[in-house]
Amino acid sequence: MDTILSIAGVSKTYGSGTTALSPIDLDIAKGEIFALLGPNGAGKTTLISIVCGIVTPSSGTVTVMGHDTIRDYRTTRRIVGLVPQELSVDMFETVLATVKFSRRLFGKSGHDAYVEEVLRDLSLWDKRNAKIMELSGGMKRRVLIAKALSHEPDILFLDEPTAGVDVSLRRDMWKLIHKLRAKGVTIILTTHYIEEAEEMADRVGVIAKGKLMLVEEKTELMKRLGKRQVLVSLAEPIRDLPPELADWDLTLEEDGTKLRYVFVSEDEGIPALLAKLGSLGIAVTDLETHRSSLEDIFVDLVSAPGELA
Ligand SMILES: Nc1ncnc2c1ncn2[C@@H]1O[C@H](COP(=O)(O)OP(=O)(O)OP(=O)(O)O)[C@@H](O)[C@H]1O
Repeated sequence: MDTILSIAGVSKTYGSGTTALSPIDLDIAKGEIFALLGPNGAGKTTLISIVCGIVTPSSGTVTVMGHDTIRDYRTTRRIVGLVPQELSVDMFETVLATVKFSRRLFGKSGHDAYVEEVLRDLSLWDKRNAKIMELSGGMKRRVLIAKALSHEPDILFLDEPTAGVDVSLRRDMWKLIHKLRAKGVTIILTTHYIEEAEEMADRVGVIAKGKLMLVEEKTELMKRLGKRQVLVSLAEPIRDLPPELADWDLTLEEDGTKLRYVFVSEDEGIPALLAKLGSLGIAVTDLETHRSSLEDIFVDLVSAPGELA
């Protein structure tokens, strides 16, 4: 793995005594999209803030492209772009001036073509001369993204990028994230929307109560923990499961009118099951399939942490 960001033994206990993070180790590969999932208060923002140098860790080190985020703060801060959860812009400024100002803060000047491209990608170009206060909530959020991208960062952190935005902006955001990745930008996003992680992430990390409970390739995670189910409707109810069906993980439901078959994704037991039912003279009227989503997996993980080991 070509590591761009390395988090080693990072923990955080705030002055109030709240332990927001237990020691966390995590390496992020260059060019990947990593989704950090976790319920409210899990420690996501704290972790991102530590990486961006906004919060000081109680222990551990963070290196960005080999630079320590505390020792080489200026260098590492230039490599990362952060889209915060909350609005932090001058309401009386115009969109264009705000984004150009952010760019200059990082010592970058000129290159108006880049700023124009960013604003166009975010459908903000037509609003470039509007004051921030005149924009809708969704537009303001786009300005935050434009600001974070203004200095051409290699790593972009998006803290809840689509919380409270409408479906069309969410889709636009996803498109933009894919485009940035195609340009080689590494993206780390926190989200409550599992759909978002499912749609975009290469890898998923689940954090709860300050502990990183799991980090895995999304497809592997879904393969490993995802289950499929088939609900077989029977023409006539049956009282008991015939012993011939012992090879399948079946339960009889709804007064014997339905059979539920739970299996892992790779399993190919359905045709054989249907053939067996046919040979036993059990007629089938309908089949309903269900594949567990990342959301099902996430809920299982967060509600039963003891089973993660
Ligand atoms: N500045 C602070 N001082 C004291 N405690 C804090 C501070 N910031 C966060 N915390 C606490 O640290 C814990 C983790 O908070 P954090 O904001 O990192 O979680 P989160 O996963 O980002 O939550 P959310 O999804 O609600 O944004 C919480 O218990 C929170 O109350």
